[in-house]
Amino acid sequence: MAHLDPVQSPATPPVVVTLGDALGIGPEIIVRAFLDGRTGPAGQTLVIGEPAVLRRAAAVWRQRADVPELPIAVIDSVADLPLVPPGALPVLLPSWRCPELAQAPWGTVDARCGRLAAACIRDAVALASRGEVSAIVTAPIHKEALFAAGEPYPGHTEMLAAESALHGQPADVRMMLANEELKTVLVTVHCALREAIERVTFDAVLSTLRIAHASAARWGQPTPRIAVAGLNPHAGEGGLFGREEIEVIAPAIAAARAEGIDARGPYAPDTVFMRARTGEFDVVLAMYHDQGLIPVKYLGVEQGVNVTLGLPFVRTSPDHGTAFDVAGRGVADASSLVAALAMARRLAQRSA
Ligand SMILES: NC(=O)C1=CN([C@@H]2O[C@H](COP(=O)(O)OP(=O)(O)OC[C@H]3O[C@@H](n4cnc5c(N)ncnc54)[C@H](O)[C@@H]3O)[C@@H](O)[C@H]2O)C=CC1
Ligand SMILES: NCC(=O)COP(=O)(O)O
Repeated sequence: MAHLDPVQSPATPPVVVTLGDALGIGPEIIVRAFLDGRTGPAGQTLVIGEPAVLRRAAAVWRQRADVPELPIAVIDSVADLPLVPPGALPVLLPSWRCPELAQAPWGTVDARCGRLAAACIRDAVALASRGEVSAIVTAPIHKEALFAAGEPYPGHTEMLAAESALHGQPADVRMMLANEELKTVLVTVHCALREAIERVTFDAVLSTLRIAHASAARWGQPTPRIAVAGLNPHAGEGGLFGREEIEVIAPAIAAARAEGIDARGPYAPDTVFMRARTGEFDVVLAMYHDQGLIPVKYLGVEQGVNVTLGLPFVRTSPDHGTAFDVAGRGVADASSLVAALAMARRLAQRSA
């Protein structure tokens, strides 16, 4: 992914990676990225997580003859990062520990994983809010485990916004999925499809357009051409298949245009991504999760990066989930995590 190459200067604070679900592929892909030397400039990446869990993930890869040992260096603070020997994995201890998870069965929903993952995310936001790290890259969490731990958030996106507010920086956030060929920003994210339809309001579409427009300078497109997908088949077919395009989406586009935002549409959702992919638009605004994510993921889960727009700090993640079906087998692909790290550095550099 040429345009995602790391460009971080030595002066930029490091990037922190959160553990994710301890029984999913998160620890494995973190270890794999370090083993392969694909985490960016030396000494510029650390992990918040349970060392025992990361040691088990390292052992998974070691079972393959071609993989060397990865020493794990536990550090007390980000300031200790330069003390970590080259080739070691720097790990900051989380505010809640659970080494027992290193004995738990791979690929299972466990409330302790939810609690540990949440602690790592909270700790990372604290670091970012203090400016100790330049970006957060999150390994995937299992949303049922998060819920089982009593967390009220349906995903990182919502949790990061809430945690940012607790640090005095409230944020109106949106999810963007990006790969080499497509970028899509979602009006609604983690809710039932019925509810998503209710949440497609004039204000929601307009604020998403504003957030997408304002964020685009960070990825190098200060005046993005934003295509807005309709909600209904054929963007409503002139009202025959639904009136949201006429009554909600088109007025929001007009309001955005009056503010100088290059918003266009609404366009038929089934063809708008094809048009963006061939260069007609820079970003597609999608009305709901699967409308936006299917086209990006279909191009390859190894390429996509999830970016939270609207936060006061940079957050990226791989575009895939915990992949419980392959966790612990040493077959997980770390490419999307590597792309997320590179994207995080690039965005952090532009925000500095
Ligand atoms: N950023 C995050 O924390 C995300 C979390 N999730 C969560 O992950 C959990 C599982 O979600 P699923 O829908 O099953 O999606 P998934 O992405 O975990 O898995 C879908 C399929 O892709 C494969 N896959 C995914 N990533 C892979 C990789 N790096 N290497 C090799 N194969 C890979 C899996 O083996 C599986 O067959 C859910 O709780 C979901 O909410 C899903 C997406 C993002
Ligand atoms: N499908 C992407 C996804 O659900 C990731 O959500 P989040 O945890 O980044 O909010």
